[in-house]
Amino acid sequence: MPSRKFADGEVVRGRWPGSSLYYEVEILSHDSTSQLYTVKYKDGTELELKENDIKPLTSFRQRKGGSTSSSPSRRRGSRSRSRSRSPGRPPKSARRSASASHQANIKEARREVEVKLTPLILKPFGNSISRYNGEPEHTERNDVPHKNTQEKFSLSQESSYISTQYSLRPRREEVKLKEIDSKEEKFIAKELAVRTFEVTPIRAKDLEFGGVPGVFLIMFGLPVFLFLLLLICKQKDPSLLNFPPPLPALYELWETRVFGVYLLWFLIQVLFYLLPIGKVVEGTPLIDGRRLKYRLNGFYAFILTSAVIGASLFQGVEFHYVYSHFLQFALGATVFCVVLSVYLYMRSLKAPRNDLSPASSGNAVYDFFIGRELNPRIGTFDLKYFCELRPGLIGWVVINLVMLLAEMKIQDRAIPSLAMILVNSFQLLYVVDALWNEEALLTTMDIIHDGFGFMLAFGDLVWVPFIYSFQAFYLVSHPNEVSWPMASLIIVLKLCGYVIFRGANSQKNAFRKNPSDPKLAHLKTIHTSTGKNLLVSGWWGFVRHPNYLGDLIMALAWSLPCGFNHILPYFYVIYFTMLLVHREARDEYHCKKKYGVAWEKYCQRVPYRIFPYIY
Ligand SMILES: NC(=O)C1=CN([C@@H]2O[C@H](COP(=O)(O)OP(=O)(O)OC[C@H]3O[C@@H](n4cnc5c(N)ncnc54)[C@H](OP(=O)(O)O)[C@@H]3O)[C@@H](O)[C@H]2O)C=CC1
Ligand SMILES: CC(C)=CCC[C@@H](C)[C@H]1CC=C2C3=C(CC[C@@]21C)[C@@]1(C)CC[C@H](O)C(C)(C)[C@@H]1CC3
Repeated sequence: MPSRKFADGEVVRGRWPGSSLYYEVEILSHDSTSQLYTVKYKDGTELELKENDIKPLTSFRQRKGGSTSSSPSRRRGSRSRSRSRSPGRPPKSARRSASASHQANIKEARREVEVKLTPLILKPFGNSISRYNGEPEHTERNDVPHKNTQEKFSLSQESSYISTQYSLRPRREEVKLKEIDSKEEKFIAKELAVRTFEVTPIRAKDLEFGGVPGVFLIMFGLPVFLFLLLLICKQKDPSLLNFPPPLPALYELWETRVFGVYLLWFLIQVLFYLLPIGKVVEGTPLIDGRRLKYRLNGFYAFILTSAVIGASLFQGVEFHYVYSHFLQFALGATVFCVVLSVYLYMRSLKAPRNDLSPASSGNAVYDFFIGRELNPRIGTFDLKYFCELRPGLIGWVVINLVMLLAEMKIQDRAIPSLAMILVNSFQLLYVVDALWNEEALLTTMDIIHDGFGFMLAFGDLVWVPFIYSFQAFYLVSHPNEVSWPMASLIIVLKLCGYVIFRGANSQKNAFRKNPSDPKLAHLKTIHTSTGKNLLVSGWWGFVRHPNYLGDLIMALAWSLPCGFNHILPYFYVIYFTMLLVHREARDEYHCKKKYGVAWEKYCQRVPYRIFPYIY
C-alpha cells in the first residue's frame, strides 16, 4: 500500500478544518510520521491536513454553462457581493491577517453555498479562489468609478462554486435559506473564535530573523556591538582595522545616578504623553474588529521638552554630564530595556489570545524578542506606541544637542562646526517630521504586526538614541571642515531624500485614509479583493518602497558631513540599508500573503523594490 496518496505540487481540494467546505489547495509536503500533508490555500495559508480531508479535483462534479440567472437567491448573492466588495467603502480592516483571510474565505464559501443551492448552470471550478485572492481585473485611474469591474467580479464570483455537503441538498425555499444562513453565521463565528490562532501557527520555517538562534544572537550581539562602536568612536584613530578596545566590566559602567537621570527623563515623557492635549484617533482594526484609541500629542511633547531643555540650559544645568557619561547612559537604557522586555513577556502570558501579535510563534525565546503581545497597555497607556516616538526619538535630538555643546566645549569653538550644524538640523527635521505625522505610525509594521518585545524596546530606547546620534558623537572627537559648496550639495541630497520619503509616505497614508481623495484621482491603482487597492503610479509606481529609498538617501546625507577619513560615521547607512532590505523582504512576504495574485501583478508592473534599475 502506498504511504501517501497525493504527490508534492499536486492541486487537490482540501477540507477547511472543522467544516465541510473544500478549497483548492496545493500539496507542499507530506510527513510520513504524522501522516499529515502540508497544503497551501490560494490565499497563502498553509495548514496540515489528514489524507481523509483531501480529495482529488476530479472527485467533484463540475457543471458547465452560462453565468447569468434571475434566481432570487442568485440575485441576493450578487447584492451581498457588491456590498462587501465596493471599493468606495472604507476598508473593513487596514491589515488583513491570515485569519482575517480565513474569515473572508469562510464568508466566501457561505456565499458560494447560497449560489449552489439554486438550480443554476454553473461554470467549472477555478474562479472562486483565484478571484478571492485578489486577481486584478486591470489597473485603473483612481477617479474611474469601479462599478464595472465590481459587476464583472460579482458575476464571475457567482458563477463559480465550492463543493460542500450542501451540494447534495435539493433547492430550498427562501425561508429555509435564511435559516441556513443564520446557522452558517453562527458556525462561522464559532469557528473564528476558536481558530483565530489555531489555524495560523508560525512554524519553525516561517520564523523571521533567523529563527531562535538568530534572535538569540541579535539579543546578545546588539548590545555588545553598540558598546564596541561607542568605544571605537572615542579613540583617537577610530579605524576599524585597529584592534577593538576591550569592553569595560559592567560594574565600571554602572552609575546609579546616571540611571536615576535616565528614569527621570522617561517619567517626564510619560507625563507629557498623559497630558489630555492633542486629538484622539483610532488605530487600524484589530483581529477581532476592535480599534484602539491613540492620543496624538507627540509634537506637543516635543515642544514641552524643548521648553524644559531650554529652561535647564538657562539655569546652567551641565549637559556635558551626558557626554562624559555616554556609555553609562547607554548601559542604563539597556538595563531598563531588559527589565521592560521581561515585564512585557510576563504580562503577555496572561494576555487573551486576540491580543497576541501575529508575529508571535509560541517559542519563548523568539517571542521574548519579537514581542508576544501586540499592543500592551496599562489602562489607556500604550507602551509600544509611547516608546516608539517619545523617550528614544526625542532623546536622540537631545543627545545631538549635547554633542553640539560638547564639540564647542572640547574643540573650544565659539560656534558649532558646519558639519555639526548640518547633522543636527537634518536629524531634527527627521524627528519633527515623525512627530508631526504621528498618525502615520499607526499603519507601520511595528504597530500592526510586530509585538512589543526586546526588539522594539531595544530599538526604540537604546538603538535609536545611542546609534542614530552616532555622526554627532563622532564629530565631537573627529572634527571635519565642510566647505559651503559641499554643504550645499549635501543639503540638496538631504532635501531630495526628504521629498521622496515624505511624498511617498503621505501619498500612501492619504490613499489608505480615503481612497477616493480627489487629490489622488490621477493615480492608477490595482484592485485587490481585500477591499484595499494598491497604488501603481506616483511614488508607488516608481519602486515598490519609495519611502525606504528616500530614507536611505537622507541617511547618506547625514553621514557625508563627517567626511571620508573613516568608515565609522557611515555605519548608520550600512546598517540602515541592511535593515530596510530585510524589512522590505518581510513586508513583501506579508503583502504576498495578503494580496495574492494582485501583489504579483504589482511586482510585474513595478519590478524594482527600493533602488530603481538596481534592486
Ligand atoms: N529610521 C528608521 O530606523 C526606520 C524608518 N522606517 C521608515 O518608516 C516608514 C514606514 O515603514 P514600514 O512600516 O516598514 O512600511 P511602509 O510604510 O512602507 O508600509 C508598507 C505597507 O504599505 C502598504 N503598501 C505597500 N505597497 C503599496 C502600494 N503600492 N499602494 C498602497 N499601499 C501599499 C502595505 O500595507 P497595506 O496594504 O496593508 O496598507 C504594506 O504592508 C518608512 O518611511 C520607513 O522608511 C522604517 C524602519 C526603520
Ligand atoms: C534589530 C534592530 C536593531 C531592530 C530595531 C529597529 C528599530 C530601531 C526601528 C524599527 C522601526 C523603527 C521606526 C522608526 C525608528 C527606528 C525603528 C524603531 C521611526 C520611529 C523613525 C521615524 C520615522 O519617521 C518613522 C516614524 C516612520 C519610523 C517608524 C519605524
